[in-house]
Amino acid sequence: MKFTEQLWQEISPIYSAILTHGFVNELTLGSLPSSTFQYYIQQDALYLTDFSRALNQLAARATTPNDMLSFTQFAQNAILVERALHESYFTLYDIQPETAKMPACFAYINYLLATTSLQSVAVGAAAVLPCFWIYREVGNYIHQRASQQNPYRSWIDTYASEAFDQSVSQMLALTDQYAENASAAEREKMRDAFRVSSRLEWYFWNDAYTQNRWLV
Ligand SMILES: Cc1ncc(CO)c(N)n1
Ligand SMILES: Cc1ncsc1CCO
Repeated sequence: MKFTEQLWQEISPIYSAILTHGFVNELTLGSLPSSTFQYYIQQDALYLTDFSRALNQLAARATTPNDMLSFTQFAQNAILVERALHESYFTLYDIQPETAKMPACFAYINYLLATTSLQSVAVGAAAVLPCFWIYREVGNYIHQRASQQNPYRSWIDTYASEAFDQSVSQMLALTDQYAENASAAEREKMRDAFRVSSRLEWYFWNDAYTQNRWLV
């Protein structure tokens, strides 16, 4: 079994919890309140900017030109996706840009930046992998069920697209390659990082769904 297949098996309960979450369910039906989607998209604009930084960090630290190129391309795409998707929704719903990261976004971004800066590139790669992989799977899951009139159609189409799928496959191959060259202890850290980020993906949606704010 591929290393990444093992990773996916290990987050199976987390992935199930994501698929059955109210946010994903209502996004699929198109009934998600626009205020909920607004919170999500404001936080996601902040997320994607720093996610791009985390990918650039991996690009700077990667050892082969091929890997550097992959990571810089992902980093660039994250900014481009942020612009395309968010500018259209920001205009559509007259959303003001937010500057404050709410708890899940704050936790997730800081975790990604710390991990891609201070851990090995292999562990950093495992930490960013859920952002690719979970979004592709959730995107496809929703795409199969959502109607053409769904107001969140362009969000859905982005993550169910051929281009996104290619990036995800490339990132999966990279991760398997890092795992092959890693020690058993290093692979253990990779598994932990993948699980932590997967859990934070659930929290990111849950914060939007509950409009979570700092209590103090
Ligand atoms: C929180 C989050 N994770 C992953 C992605 C995929 O890019 C995203 N846009 N937002
Ligand atoms: C994972 C990811 N999310 C938005 S863009 C991007 C990189 C795709 O190349």
